[in-house]
Amino acid sequence: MYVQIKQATFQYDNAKEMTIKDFSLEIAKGEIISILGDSGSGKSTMLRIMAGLEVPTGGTMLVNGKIMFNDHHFVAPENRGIGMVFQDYALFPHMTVGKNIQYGLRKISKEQKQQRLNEMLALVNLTDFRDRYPYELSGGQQQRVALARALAPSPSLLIFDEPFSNLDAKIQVQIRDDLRKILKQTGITSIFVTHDQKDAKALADRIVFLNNGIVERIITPDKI
Ligand SMILES: Nc1ncnc2c1ncn2[C@@H]1O[C@H](COP(=O)(O)OP(=O)(O)OP(=O)(O)O)[C@@H](O)[C@H]1O
Repeated sequence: MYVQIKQATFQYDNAKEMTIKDFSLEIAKGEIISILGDSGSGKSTMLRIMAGLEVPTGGTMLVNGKIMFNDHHFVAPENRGIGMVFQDYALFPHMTVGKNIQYGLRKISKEQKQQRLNEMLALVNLTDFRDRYPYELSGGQQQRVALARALAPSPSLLIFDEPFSNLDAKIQVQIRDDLRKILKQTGITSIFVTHDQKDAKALADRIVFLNNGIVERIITPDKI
C-alpha cells in the first residue's frame, strides 16, 4: 500500500488522556480518503501528525516505502513531501496568484518554474488570473489557488483540513466536484478532514470514521 499508518497514538502535553488512541489506515496510490468525525474526535490532530507538525507517542507511518515516523525516526515536515491545504487557504496577501503558486518550487530553473505555473493555472482553470492578488478573487477561486500551490511541487500526499468550511453552500458543491476531478486527473493520493457527511460522500473513495481518537470503521461512500 502507498500510505501505511499503524497504531498511531498521540497525547498533548497538557491533556489527561490520549487524543489519538489507535489510528491505523492503509491507502492505495491515487485514492481519496475522508476522515469524518464529531468535533473534538481528533481529526485535525491526526492530520497534524501525518504532516509532521506533532510528534506521535507511538506507531508508524510510511509513504511510498519511506518512513515518516516510527519508534526511532521522525522526519521533519519540510522533508516529508506532504502538501497541505487548510481551511483559511493561507495565501500570501502581498503576492499575486502566480507568485503564490510558485512559492514552494525550489531548486528548478526559471523556465521550469514558469512551465509548472502554467500547468497548475490550467489545471485549476485560473490562467487569466495569474497577476491578480488574493483579495481580488472569490472564495472559491482562492481555494483553487491554494490547491494549485499545494500541488505545484508534486507532493507524494496531499492533506486537507476542512477545505470547504469558509465557502457558501452553493460554491461548496461546485468546488467539491471540481476538486475530485482535479485530484483524479493528477492521480495524487489525498486525505480530507471534514465533519460534513455530504462532503465525504461526494469526494471520497473511502470514508474513515474517527470517534474519540479511534478508527471506528472504514466504508465506501455508497454505504452511508
Ligand atoms: N494544542 C492542544 N493542546 C491540548 N489539547 C488540544 C490541543 N489541540 C487540540 N486539543 C484537544 O484535542 C482534541 C481533538 O482536537 P482536534 O482539533 O484534533 O479535533 P477535531 O476532530 O479536528 O475537531 P473539530 O472538528 O472541532 O476541528 C480536543 O479535545 C481538543 O480540545
